[in-house]
Amino acid sequence: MKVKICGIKTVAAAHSAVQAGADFIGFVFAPSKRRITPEDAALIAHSLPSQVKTVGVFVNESTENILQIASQVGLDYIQLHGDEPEQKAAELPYKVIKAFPFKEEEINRITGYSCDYYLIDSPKGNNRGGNGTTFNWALTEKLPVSRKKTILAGGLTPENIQQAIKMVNPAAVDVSSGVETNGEKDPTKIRKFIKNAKQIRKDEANDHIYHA
Ligand SMILES: O=C(O)c1ccccc1N[C@@H]1O[C@H](COP(=O)(O)O)[C@@H](O)[C@H]1O
Repeated sequence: MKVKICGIKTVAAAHSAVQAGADFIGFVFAPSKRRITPEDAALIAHSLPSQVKTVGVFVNESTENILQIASQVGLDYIQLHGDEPEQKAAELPYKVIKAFPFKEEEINRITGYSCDYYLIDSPKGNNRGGNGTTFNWALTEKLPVSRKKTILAGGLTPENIQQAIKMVNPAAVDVSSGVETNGEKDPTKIRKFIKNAKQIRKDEANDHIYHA
């Protein structure tokens, strides 16, 4: 199970995540209390081992700005967390994670997107992401894409992550709010989250779902 720790703003938080076994480090370049400047993100990115992949989170940003920031920071992945159309995801010369708020009635539209990962987030909350809210994981049985390309997000915590993985069986999980205390990344919660996520065996996860 791969783990993405999102909303990283400091070298210390990034290194806590890496030491605990994080596979992806996420930087938010959209309006958010977790927003980071490209300059600070570049400093952190350059201090990471190469096997840890960096992800830039954008919401309805222009392609020009995305490309400028991606190059400045040296991003590995672009996460599109807004209403970006299919063409935008397809034209970026980077690996792309496209986020979708999980709405049962709209879920088939995600098959129109060509991307490296489909990130399924909660539709609940006041912001475009990072709301710390969950949704009904059982409904993901109807997801029309391979679990091998699915990232689960939305209100995940060290306490609920094992149940979430068992029900959804994604390739990776993504967390921001659930590993924070008083608005700052908490090394103890990060360690617990990653340990719990990586502990689940493949055969414990729901295998009555689409793996193709
Ligand atoms: O983390 C943010 O502040 C954020 C802002 C704008 C878009 C996406 C954001 N984060 C992503 O939101 C989900 C869920 O986060 P949470 O664990 O529920 O807090 C996750 O994919 C983050 O990458």
